[in-house]
Amino acid sequence: MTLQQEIEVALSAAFEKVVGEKVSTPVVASADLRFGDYQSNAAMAQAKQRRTNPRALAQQVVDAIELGGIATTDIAGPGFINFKVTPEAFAKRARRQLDDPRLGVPSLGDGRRIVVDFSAPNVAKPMHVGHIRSTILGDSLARIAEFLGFEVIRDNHIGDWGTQFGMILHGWKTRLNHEALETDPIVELVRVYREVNAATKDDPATLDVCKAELVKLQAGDEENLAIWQQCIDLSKLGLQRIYDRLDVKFDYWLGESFYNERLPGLVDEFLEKELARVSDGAVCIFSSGELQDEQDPFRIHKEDGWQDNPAIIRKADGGFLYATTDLATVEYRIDEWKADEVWYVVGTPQQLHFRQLFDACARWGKDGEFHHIAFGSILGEDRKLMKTRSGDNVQLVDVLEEAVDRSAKVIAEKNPNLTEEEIREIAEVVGIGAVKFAELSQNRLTDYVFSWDRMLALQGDTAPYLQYSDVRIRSIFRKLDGDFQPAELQLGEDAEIHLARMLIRYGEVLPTILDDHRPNLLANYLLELARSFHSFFEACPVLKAEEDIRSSRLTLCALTSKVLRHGLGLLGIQCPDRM
Ligand SMILES: NC(=[NH2+])NCCC[C@H](N)C(=O)O
Repeated sequence: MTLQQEIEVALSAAFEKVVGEKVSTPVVASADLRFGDYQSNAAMAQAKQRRTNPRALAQQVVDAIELGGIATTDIAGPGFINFKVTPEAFAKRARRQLDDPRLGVPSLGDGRRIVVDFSAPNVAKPMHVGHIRSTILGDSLARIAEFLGFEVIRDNHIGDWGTQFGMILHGWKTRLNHEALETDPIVELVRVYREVNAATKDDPATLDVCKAELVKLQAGDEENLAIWQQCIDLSKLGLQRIYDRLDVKFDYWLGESFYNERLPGLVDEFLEKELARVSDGAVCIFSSGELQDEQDPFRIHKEDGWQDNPAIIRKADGGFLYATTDLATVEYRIDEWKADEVWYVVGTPQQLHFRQLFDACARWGKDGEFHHIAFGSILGEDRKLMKTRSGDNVQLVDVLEEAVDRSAKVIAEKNPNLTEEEIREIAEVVGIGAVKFAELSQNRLTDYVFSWDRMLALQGDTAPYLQYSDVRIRSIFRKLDGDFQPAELQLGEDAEIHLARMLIRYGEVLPTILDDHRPNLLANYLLELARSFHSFFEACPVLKAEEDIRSSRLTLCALTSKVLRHGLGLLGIQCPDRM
């Protein structure tokens, strides 16, 4: 149990004694330490229901509560109950946390199975900033859910079966540079795609050729299928290189093409079950009629009022769509994988698609908890959508390269004694960490401004700041003569108590991330922890302290490093030994 839970249990028991029944008694960490470490407004809520005086009720509860010495109480304002945790209780818990492999974090998952659908770039199209966000957010959420005891399946639903293949096939046959393909397949495929795409704009005949190539592919033409397969294999290799560098893993890569065979039967099933009907030759899912227009994803407001906004699952020409594939994907995840939840980490522009998908799945009887974990855009420093100088979308590889180059410069300046190779190695961890943290410390729904200087700053809300904090702690241990033995904690100074308080909050903060899928709560917690550490380190000498105090402070240092590294690990960020 976390300290917060322990206090809640004691409070609940006290209320039961006083009011004679079990009632809800939420306890939260106080935002302002003048009101203690934890706080509850349960007395006010209960007094309102019972039409009694809230302060008097709070007093009765406080008289009855048995906290076993972990905290003292007082009553504030209209009837808040404040809890001030004793330094001894903090000390005991922080000491225990150091030896606990779970670092005081409860396990909540109970074997619940979650499919996390993230990254999902489109083959032969560049991986752009939207995919960066999805990759980094999805990876971190998967790590957090897994650590919290959920069974996580990471699935990369790549776009490997789209209309783009008409153009790629035509380009492959007419303008492929085989040497370039060997060196960097993704770049070459994207070049070919772009060129053909541009050519179709000026020349309708080229577009017709591309369409014909696509039709042949869909009809199972051997040559085209073989080229398509090569494109997929090459793209996967290229993508895998990026994922390795990012330390991102997938259990499956079931792309869109995996579901092709299922699509005709699925549309028939929807027609038979009257979940869809034919309209103008196309098969469409319409509103169930059960929702208010405002809430109904199958209704849309236009000038002349509310109109139908169906999801097409088979076009009049027989072609299937993104929505059809996603229905088949849900079926597979729920029926084959027995998933309890599916999380889609995909940008805000696809919101309507997912609302329609979830509503259709509910009517179809695919029972699961579905979440669209949406995110905003990344803006350049001019506050417009981030583009390269030539006006293209910025590619992930280029972002990583530049982050690492810039970090290398900073590290070389600070550490003139390191070799080129050592600098590269550290810069890789720092640069990539900086990019990830810049993403993860934001509220995912806001558009965030991408700023190199800000994300790489050693003093700021950045990964390098956190990594540097850890490096500083580890250098203390390097200066130590002899082994370090963890000791009982003696928390005398305010800065020590505050640091211990932050450390034990780890187990309380992590579970809250899943309430709304917000890794930024962890990022912000780690920043606060590092700041508490620096205040402690300024106020309290460690190596120069008297023996007992010295071991106690070293123990606090060791625990801080452990929690920092673990928390960064859940964000997918590593720590260098030096920097
Ligand atoms: N099941 C899904 N729809 N996952 C997301 C796929 C994202 C899509 N490939 C895109 O780049 O926009």
